[in-house]
Amino acid sequence: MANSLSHTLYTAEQVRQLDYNAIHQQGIAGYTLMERAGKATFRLLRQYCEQWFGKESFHLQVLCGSGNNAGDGFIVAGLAKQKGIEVEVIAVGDPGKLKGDALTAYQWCQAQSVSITPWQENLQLTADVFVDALLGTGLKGPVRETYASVIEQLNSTYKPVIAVDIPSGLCADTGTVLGVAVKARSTITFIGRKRGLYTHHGCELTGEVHFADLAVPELVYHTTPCNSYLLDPSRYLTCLPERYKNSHKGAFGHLVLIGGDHSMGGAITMAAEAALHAGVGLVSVVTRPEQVGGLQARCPEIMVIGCDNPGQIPRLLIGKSALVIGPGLGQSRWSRECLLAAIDSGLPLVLDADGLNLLAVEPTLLEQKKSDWLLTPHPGEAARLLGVSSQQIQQNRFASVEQLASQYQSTAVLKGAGSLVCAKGLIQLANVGNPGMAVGGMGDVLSGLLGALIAQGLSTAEAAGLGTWLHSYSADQLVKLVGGYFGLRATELIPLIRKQINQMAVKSKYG
Ligand SMILES: NC(=O)C1=CN([C@@H]2O[C@H](COP(=O)(O)OP(=O)(O)OC[C@H]3O[C@@H](n4cnc5c(N)ncnc54)[C@H](O)[C@@H]3O)[C@@H](O)[C@H]2O)[C@@H](O)CC1
Ligand SMILES: Nc1ncnc2c1ncn2[C@@H]1O[C@H](COP(=O)(O)OP(=O)(O)O)[C@@H](O)[C@H]1O
Ligand SMILES: [K+]
Repeated sequence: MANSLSHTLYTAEQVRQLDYNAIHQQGIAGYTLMERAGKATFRLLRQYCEQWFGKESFHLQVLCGSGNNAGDGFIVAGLAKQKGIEVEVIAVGDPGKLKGDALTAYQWCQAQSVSITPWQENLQLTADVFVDALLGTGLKGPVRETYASVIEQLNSTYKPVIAVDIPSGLCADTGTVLGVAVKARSTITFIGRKRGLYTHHGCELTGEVHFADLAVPELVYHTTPCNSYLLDPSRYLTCLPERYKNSHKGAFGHLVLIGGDHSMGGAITMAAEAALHAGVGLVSVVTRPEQVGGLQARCPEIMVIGCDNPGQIPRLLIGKSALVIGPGLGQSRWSRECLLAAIDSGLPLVLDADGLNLLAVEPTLLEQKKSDWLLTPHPGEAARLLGVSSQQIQQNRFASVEQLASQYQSTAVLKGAGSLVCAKGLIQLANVGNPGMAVGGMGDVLSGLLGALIAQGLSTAEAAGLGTWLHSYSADQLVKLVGGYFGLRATELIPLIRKQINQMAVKSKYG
């Protein structure tokens, strides 16, 4: 499936390649790109300042380093001066070290009579609004002094900051903070969207992200191969099975969910309830007998099979469409035997929670793999699967999800802020979701939803893309309904997911 260029996510190295190609293949001068970057930033700054300060005047300080990111900043400062804005450059990098386009921009800025003050320890950051042009994609390793102190001081002003290209200190490739990083109100990123803006710490530090392609011709983008994209839900509109007037329940799949060991009935209940609301024709749950009453009382539409003997499972799975295994599965002998039966069935499988934990301690289970799997680990589960720490997973979420997918020959969803979906070597990032989702049960709802989509005929890759987006997007809708991030309940997502699926189905039919 084709992905539009504006959805592509790049590493710093890939953007450098794009810059190089724009300059050397297309003959666009580097300084022209810098001018465009400065102009785009200034336009955005004015829009924000109009919102924030109305017609009142404001004081702007532009913090500049010593590379091309600083060059963009000098242009912003010069343009601001031309418009009569009270502006000052704080030169954190030594202007004596500037070269090339950044030096030209500095000289142009000087020619506009912008006041340029070298950074000193006792210098006060007094502006109403700041532009962060300290460090861009050229950042290497942890932020060194004096940049680190300046960034800390800038953050402690709590004033709005517009970050140029990327908040200084954020790793463009991974979204981790390299020691310390600017917390921006908004970020404007150039030429290519950087991966790190959209996941892990990037979600917290960038504020609203804007993209400016600086009029780089499309041809340039075709020269840089890429495997990461922002997830575009419209790609999946046609995947949902149509509800023909003469449809019957058998046409929309039969999903079986296995889990709910002793005193762990909640998770499987939420997963099954989510599945029921996502359009699947029939839902069955195989669980410990003690969970049957509670499940049936909550969802009488679900067929619940009490089962202490996993030996019965193969027979129960005959003719079914897909399986979810893991929510509330536990790690007992019963749990393990359930998992073995699930794997042995050859049905498409969503593996979550304890399903993943069991797989992590017994990797030989992978050898029995007969079907398409969809793994949905959070960073802790991913760490167990890959035999590393959850910090190591978070330090490079893109590499981690890719490794999970290849090691387990599966589709993988690495959950958390900026969830990543990896299938067939392609990584998609769901740029939706919110911290209100950091509560128990959210993952269970996701696994049920994914299982329901697979049972309706979507591939694991399609289900992972559509389901991950639907889940987090619905959580964003819920936040709008309740007015904030506190106290979201996973079960509250379920009717919103249903609403969204229906809206998508209407859109796919009538455009
Ligand atoms: N033609 C181009 O290449 C364009 C580049 N643009 C801008 O240029 C930026 C990239 O420019 P550069 O490659 O010059 O890099 P940067 O401006 O990001 O910074 C490089 C400088 O930062 C310093 N530095 C690196 N790591 C550090 C650390 N850990 N602690 C403290 N200082 C550190 C080094 O002294 C180095 O000179 C982009 O982010 C973008 O803003 C835009 O103007 C668009 C066009
Ligand atoms: N800060 C956050 N921002 C966005 N999404 C989040 C955040 N925290 C959690 N989520 C999402 O919520 C879900 C939590 O899943 P999981 O950790 O498995 O929860 P549980 O096992 O309790 O059901 C995942 O889809 C994850 O991506
Ligand atoms: K910056």
